[in-house]
Amino acid sequence: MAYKNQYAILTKGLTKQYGQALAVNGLDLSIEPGRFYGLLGPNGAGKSTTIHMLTTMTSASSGEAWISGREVKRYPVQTRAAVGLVFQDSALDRMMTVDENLQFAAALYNLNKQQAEQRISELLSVFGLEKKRHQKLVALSGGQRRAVDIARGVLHKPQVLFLDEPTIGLDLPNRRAIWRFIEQLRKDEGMTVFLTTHYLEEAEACDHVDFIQKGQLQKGGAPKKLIKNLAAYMLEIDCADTEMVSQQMRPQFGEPLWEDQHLTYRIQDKETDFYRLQKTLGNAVNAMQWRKPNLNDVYLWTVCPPDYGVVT
Ligand SMILES: Nc1ncnc2c1ncn2[C@@H]1O[C@H](COP(=O)(O)OP(=O)(O)OP(=O)(O)O)[C@@H](O)[C@H]1O
Repeated sequence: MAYKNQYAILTKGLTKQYGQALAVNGLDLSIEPGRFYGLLGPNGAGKSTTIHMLTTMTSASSGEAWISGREVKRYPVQTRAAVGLVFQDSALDRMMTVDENLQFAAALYNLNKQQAEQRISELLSVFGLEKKRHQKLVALSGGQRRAVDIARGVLHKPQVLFLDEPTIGLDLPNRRAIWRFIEQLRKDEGMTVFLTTHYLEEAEACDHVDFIQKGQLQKGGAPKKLIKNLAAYMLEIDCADTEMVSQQMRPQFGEPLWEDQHLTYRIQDKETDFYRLQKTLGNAVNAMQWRKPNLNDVYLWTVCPPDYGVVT
């Protein structure tokens, strides 16, 4: 059907059940080509399972999925050709050189010698790894190895690139470098990118993020908009008697997120006089600070809002 071609990723009621456990429950997604999409959620929420179903690594228990207009279940070979995958665990052989690893992957993707040569050179140049081409993976830094992993994932110029925690374990400069490469690939090749990450500041660059918890999707939106809608300020209070302070705060500021002796409030009123509030609370508080909200706050208030239960 024509409208399915409009989307790089489309799912309807996509569900995965492992025994009694619902890993992914009735997922409806519609992601347009060229978008940078983030799926965020705690450990065990169903993020990897979603990627596995969309890339033919596991079959769905029910529901349907289309990649670039083709039904995943009916066209597994074409689906695999249309997607690139970069997982937390490297798909590379550390005892082989960069070139050997990429040539091996190119053969799996059925690239001929000339295509492989051209694509490998092109990608190593984007990643600044030309000089490492004939070095073994073990001799590369963690960031360089991850860059080779990404090069491997996009060798065949996929339409959709799935990145499952692509920067996990990397330090900040390496994480930034990886994101520069991914941005470059998006710009040059117009790929749709589907990201899962625990580093939420990285997801602020997404066009759209959704949240998933216990297999259930909670619709999100554009990160900037979500942040703006969350609050004008976040107010954090450290205090010994949280019951007493929260009781005092409740009429004006509602319920906080509660973590041991740390309370976090959403403040909607831009004109709030925090210095006056500090005076009113007096000795009841040990420390108090207010700041602009970020995506991490949106995530916490979506996944663990105060009426949901205690933040763990
Ligand atoms: N092969 C499997 N057999 C049984 N249960 C599984 C299997 N794979 C995943 N699960 C369960 O499905 C649920 C979702 O797991 P999944 O790996 O998709 O979560 P995740 O959001 O990717 O977590 P993380 O952030 O830790 O990678 C979890 O409860 C997990 O234990």
